[in-house]
Amino acid sequence: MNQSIKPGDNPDLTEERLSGTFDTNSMAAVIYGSDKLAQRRREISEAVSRIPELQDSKPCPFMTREEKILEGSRKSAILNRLLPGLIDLDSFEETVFIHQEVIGIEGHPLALHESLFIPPIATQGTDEQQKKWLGRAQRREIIGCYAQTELGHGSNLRALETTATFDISSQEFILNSPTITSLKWWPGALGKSANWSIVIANLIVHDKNHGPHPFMVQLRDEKSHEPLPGITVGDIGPKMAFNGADNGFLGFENYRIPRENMLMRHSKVTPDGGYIRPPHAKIGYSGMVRVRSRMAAEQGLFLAHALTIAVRYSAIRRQGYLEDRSREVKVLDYQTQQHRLFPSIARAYAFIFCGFETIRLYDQLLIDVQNGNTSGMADLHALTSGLKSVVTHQTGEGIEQARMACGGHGYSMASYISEIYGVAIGGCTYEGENMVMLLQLARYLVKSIEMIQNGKSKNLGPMVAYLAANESEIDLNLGPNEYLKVFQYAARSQAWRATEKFQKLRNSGMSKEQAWNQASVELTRASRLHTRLYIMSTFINHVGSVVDQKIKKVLIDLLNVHITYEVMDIGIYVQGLLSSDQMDLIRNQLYVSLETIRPNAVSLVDSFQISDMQLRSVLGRRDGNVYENLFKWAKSCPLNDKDVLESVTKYLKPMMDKSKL
Ligand SMILES: CCCCCCCCCCCCCCCCCCCCCCCC(=O)SCCNC(=O)CCNC(=O)[C@H](O)C(C)(C)COP(=O)(O)OP(=O)(O)OC[C@H]1O[C@@H](n2cnc3c(N)ncnc32)[C@H](O)[C@@H]1OP(=O)(O)O
Ligand SMILES: Cc1cc2nc3c(=O)[nH]c(=O)nc-3n(C[C@H](O)[C@H](O)[C@H](O)COP(=O)(O)OP(=O)(O)OC[C@H]3O[C@@H](n4cnc5c(N)ncnc54)[C@H](O)[C@@H]3O)c2cc1C
Repeated sequence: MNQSIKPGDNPDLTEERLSGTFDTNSMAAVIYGSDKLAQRRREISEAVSRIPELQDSKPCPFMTREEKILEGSRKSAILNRLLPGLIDLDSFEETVFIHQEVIGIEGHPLALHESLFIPPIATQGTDEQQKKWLGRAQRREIIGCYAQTELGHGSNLRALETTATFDISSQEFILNSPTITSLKWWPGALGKSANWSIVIANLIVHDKNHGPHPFMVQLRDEKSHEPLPGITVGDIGPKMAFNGADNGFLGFENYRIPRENMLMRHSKVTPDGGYIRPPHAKIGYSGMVRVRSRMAAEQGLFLAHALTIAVRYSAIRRQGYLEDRSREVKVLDYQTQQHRLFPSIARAYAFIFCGFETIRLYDQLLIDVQNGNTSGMADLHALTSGLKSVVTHQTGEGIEQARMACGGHGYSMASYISEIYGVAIGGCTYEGENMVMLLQLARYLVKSIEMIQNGKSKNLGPMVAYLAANESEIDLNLGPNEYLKVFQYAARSQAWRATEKFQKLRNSGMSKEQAWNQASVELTRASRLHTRLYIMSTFINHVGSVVDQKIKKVLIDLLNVHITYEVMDIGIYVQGLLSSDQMDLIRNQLYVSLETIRPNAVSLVDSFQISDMQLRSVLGRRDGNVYENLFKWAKSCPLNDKDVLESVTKYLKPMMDKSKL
């Protein structure tokens, strides 16, 4: 049964919930990977709803940027006091969840503290360094950020300019920002809130540059919060979204930190100026891989937010007629609306399932690396590079379709979808710009094909083994695995096409870099198809592992939406494989699958169990009582505090009066 049904709800939504064929709590357990986590999310939402001081002081769209930062800080401080009684402090998921519930998605001063500041200390700091800083950070006696990107360089880490030069005589590193372009730029919470930072700077010992390394750097006085001498720091100004966060700039002028402040679990500088290399050249990049490994789940949830709003609203919005001319139809009954929304529901589920998988893979890799085995780093880097790129892009597309699916009210901030969109598409840029990351995956694909060409197919990892297969005929009546083969065909032929283009250009005498650049559009296409194949196969495997038969049935229906939509979407890449009759068959299967999933649409989004507080959307309210609340929302807009504004008395009225003369 749908657990969201309550008396007083909009009857159209109740009707939808009654038509659902499965238990939404059971589905939530599948979405969040365990009944325990799903249950904890509900309990935390419930507990938070009973604490008046944690409620929004007014709707976020009515707040200025300063008010958003103040509100985020106010709630962070209260949460820090209340957290021990509300969540399991050792659970990262519960910590992230409660902050999002209470503060929302627009950012807050501690957003990066948990995800980018603490993890590098925990994974790249020595035991002594962890002893010194980890407890303080976890107790929030200090607030941290992650300062890597510079005004002039973000994607190309090799060109970072900030230097940390070792001074043997004082046993200190001297930090400098030698140029305007070397100013750190963008780090979240740096602008006004953080007093410490992980700073990525080029390590220079005996005039030799060893490249970017992480340093633990105090930025502000712990008593006065004033910037320390030698530090220039401030906020970079308003952004497209995330305006509850104070992204900042940072410059150093001969700023000294002790030798012990370089994070030295992997690379080391000895007191006499010796440099000990890390076990893998890119181990310092592992904090980024950690964040990327979580992005599929995070983005899937952003998409889930937008879809919860759009699907619920589509069930109460009546517009136009089908057969019955006596009553307007729910817009959710239009095939175009279903085609706009249901494939995105399937993607949101798929992204979350993939996200759980990559979080698990990262956790395993972390254990391996701590035990000295770095062999899995390249695979996970390639996978998460592609996944963050495809998922962020498709999430952005899905959210924007959800907004348009809500018509005019979708454009109002009362829907909150535009804010979700702005926040989510930040992910196309942060943690590695999408094209740049697709090209990282492409390197891996090209290398894999070169292995096949050199007769070493046996050495291919399981994720790229399909590149060596030779599929030329498909029987489409067999279900998901046949669709997977279609996708493998598309991904494989594009990967070979792109690689051969690159090789041809190389053989024509072009430099490696130029040849790569001229093949790069084809290469990024190969990366996208490879990643979409991974998403599809993870979805199929996940559904296969579900035990509850009612849940499995509806997930198979959703999977059918996914596989037919995805194959139609890449039609151009499978022209050599599928006849036009087969394409027509798939198209029809897609339309049938939209109808099949229709009675469960509301229950599928209810199963994300995103509370009204977290959703912050008038359109997406659980009870579906949208119109009266839209009117209330509009009346509470600060512009309506007075009937006659100064803009009228000062300018418009005199203008109109003058025109009358
Ligand atoms: C269970 C939980 C579920 C629920 C989850 C929680 C849900 C809760 C709801 C969601 C609410 C949460 C709200 C979240 C809100 C989000 C907050 C916002 C956060 C914003 C954070 C932003 C932070 C940042 O952006 S930090 C800065 C990031 N910067 C970058 O990413 C820079 C990108 N550039 C690079 O990484 C490098 O420069 C790179 C990789 C492009 C190139 O590097 P380099 O030049 O050194 O290498 P190459 O020459 O290209 O390659 C050489 C070789 O190395 C290999 N390689 C590169 N990187 C790695 C690596 N990391 N690991 C392994 N190997 C690597 C590369 O492949 C090459 O190999 P070859 O074999 O030679 O090909
Ligand atoms: C909301 C938000 C939060 C952020 N938070 C942080 C933070 O906490 N800490 C931090 O350090 N940074 C942070 N960043 C910075 C972020 O990591 C960088 O902006 C990102 O890595 C992209 O780098 P860039 O800005 O240099 O883009 P650029 O590299 O300048 O990209 C511009 C264009 O050039 C293209 N391009 C660049 N290189 C190549 C290439 N090799 N091949 C092909 N095309 C290329 C890109 O595809 C893009 O189209 C944040 C950014 C945002 C938007």
